[in-house]
Amino acid sequence: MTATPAHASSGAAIEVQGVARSFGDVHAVRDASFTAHAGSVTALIGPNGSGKTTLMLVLATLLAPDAGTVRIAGADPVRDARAVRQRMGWMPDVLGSWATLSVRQTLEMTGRLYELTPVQSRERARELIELVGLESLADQPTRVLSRGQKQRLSLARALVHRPEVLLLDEPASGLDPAARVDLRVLVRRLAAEGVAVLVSSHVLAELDEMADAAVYLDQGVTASAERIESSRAGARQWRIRAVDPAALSAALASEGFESVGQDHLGTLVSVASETDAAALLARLVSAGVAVSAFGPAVGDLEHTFLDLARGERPEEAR
Ligand SMILES: Nc1ncnc2c1ncn2[C@@H]1O[C@H](COP(=O)(O)OP(=O)(O)OP(=O)(O)O)[C@@H](O)[C@H]1O
Repeated sequence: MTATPAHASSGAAIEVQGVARSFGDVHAVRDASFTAHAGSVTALIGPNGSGKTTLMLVLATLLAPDAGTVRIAGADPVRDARAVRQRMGWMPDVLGSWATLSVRQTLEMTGRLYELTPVQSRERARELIELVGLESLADQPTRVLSRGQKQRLSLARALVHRPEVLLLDEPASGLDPAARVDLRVLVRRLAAEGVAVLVSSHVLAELDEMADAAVYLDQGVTASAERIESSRAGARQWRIRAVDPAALSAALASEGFESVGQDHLGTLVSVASETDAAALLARLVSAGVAVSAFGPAVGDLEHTFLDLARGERPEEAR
């Protein structure tokens, strides 16, 4: 099957400028600005309670912002919710489903709600059931689905009308490792076909493998490009493993590197840049250390996220 969106386009597919949304005294989103592009996967990253779901709900036309502007594929979710819903697919963090309908009926019904004909709805449901691997459960009522199976149905439902913008809130939660790989492959394929995907997850390593760009949200505020760049560029920990750990420690000491930690996977050292890391590896190998693993201790997104979070704290707490 094809997942090609009905309105594939290039350029900014999601534009968010100065968005705020409060619930009484709780300022869930205070000042969010970012752009996400067609054909790319953008990660939405932030600690618990930072406003990710609230922001997604605003983009999905389900919450009106108190301030700021949003455009989804050029349309305004406040003034023209219908146009946005025609072009945007939304996978919520928890699927609300019709418990007595089967998987197939759920997708057919969704197709009808998106104004597909009965024949189109049936055909689309069949394609999507295959796409997300729910064939064996297609005629079971949705109440029997496990959490991970519900996630697959939720994703299928978001794709019924071939949206050009896809909002995924914690799509991998509840998925087993094989299903996570399938999700990643599918998301990349949709992006390759021109869809703009915005995806939130707590599993940053997973986003690292999926996302082309990232938006960091903390206490309802998106981090500026300058702050992200300076966090990305900061020194980071690299993990080194050697056949003989004592020889590695001695070589590091003679290089003037102090180990900043040790875990079950190896020795951690702080290295200023990728170039310095490459030079260190070359020197260790030429000093005769049998290095069996060498790489950043955490992925790019996690490093930046942790550095930004540290930057928020008062000096004495760092
Ligand atoms: N309907 C609501 N009424 C009152 N407060 C709310 C409501 N929805 C969200 N909040 C509050 O707004 C803040 C942001 O919540 P939100 O769910 O957007 O965060 P999140 O980043 O998605 O969190 P998580 O990572 O835990 O899912 C939290 O303090 C939350 O308690």
